[in-house]
Amino acid sequence: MAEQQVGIVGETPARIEAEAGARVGDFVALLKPRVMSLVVFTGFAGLFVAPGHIHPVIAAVAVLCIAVAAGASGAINMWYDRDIDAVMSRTRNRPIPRGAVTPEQALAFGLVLSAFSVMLMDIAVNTTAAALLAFTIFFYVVVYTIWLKRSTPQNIVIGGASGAFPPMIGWAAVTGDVSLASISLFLIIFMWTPPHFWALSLYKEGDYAKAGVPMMPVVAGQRSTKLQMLVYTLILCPLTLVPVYFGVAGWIYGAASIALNLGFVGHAIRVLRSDDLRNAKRMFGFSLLYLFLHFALLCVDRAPGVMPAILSVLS
Ligand code: HEM
Ligand SMILES: CC(C)=CCC/C(C)=C/CC/C(C)=C/COP(=O)(O)OP(=O)(O)O
Repeated sequence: MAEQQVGIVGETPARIEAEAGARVGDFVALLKPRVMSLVVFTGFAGLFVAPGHIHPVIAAVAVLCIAVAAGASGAINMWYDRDIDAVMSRTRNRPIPRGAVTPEQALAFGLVLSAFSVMLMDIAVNTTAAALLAFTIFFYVVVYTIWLKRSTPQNIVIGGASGAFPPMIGWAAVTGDVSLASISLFLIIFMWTPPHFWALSLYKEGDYAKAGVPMMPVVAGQRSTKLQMLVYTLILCPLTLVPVYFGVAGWIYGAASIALNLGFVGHAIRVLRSDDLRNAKRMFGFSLLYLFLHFALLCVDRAPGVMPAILSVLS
């Protein structure tokens, strides 16, 4: 795999600077905290809406494990992608290309945190949640980052599964199993990922072309990417209502979901019909709000049932 990488950087003056001392902030940046905050929130929501009881302290440990694992896999991703990250304007200031952290430090940091999060999940929560967590790290690092990202424009369609597992992990932390209802939460994020990411890659296409990463707009062109975004968005709309069918969500979620879906389809149509890339930027921003609100509203609908149980355990 290493020969696929384009001219490893950060090995000379940058390495000397890195060895002079990485700061805490540089290691925090390796965890991709902004992207991972929403990933962790979806994991929390899966835990919150799952049927059954979990002690609040164990719940907090489970969410911590998801957060540590998500960050750790981000650090390993930055270790592997250090060559292309140095080429793209969006990523060239990351700790490794900037020379603040050596590749070896980033890899060791990611591996140790990954092992820690899986072991803690297994010991403190349960083996199903730990196994799902380990599989998610494997999927993001090996299947997406090392295998698919540089080899096919379908990279994020398949690799996107890694970002869709956290609600299933949160759910399994409570129930100890996988169910159709938790798979319905997985499917929402799975179908959401292509419009989310391709919206960004439409206006960052130059970056990916420069780095030789075969993202959809680079390979298939803007028109085909925009059409595919609309198709995935249309498939996503009915899927967001499946949790209502399973009783995981109620009418507040259902009503808001319909409104959010109308908004998302509107964005996809606007992106398709215009050459103004500001529309793609707006759709990317809306995609974040869309996913956050769906998972926040799942929690709102479940809160009346869950809060008394939490309070009774705490009192
Ligand atoms: C394979 C799937 C995915 C890919 C390839 C992808 C890619 C990206 C990229 C390249 C960015 C820009 C980050 C930056 O500016 O450095 C981004 C932003 C973001 N992504 Fe995704 N993403 C994926 C899945 C997800 C998932 C599953 C979530 C959450 C559940 C998520 C949440 C976010 C958030 C919150 C941001 C904004 C970060 C910021 O404001 O800096 N992404 N995504
Ligand atoms: C619990 C657990 C292990 C969760 C993992 C979460 C996960 C797989 C999130 C995927 C989202 C993500 C950061 C994509 C970035 O793609 P990229 O790496 O191509 O983006 P980049 O170009 O910004 O590096």
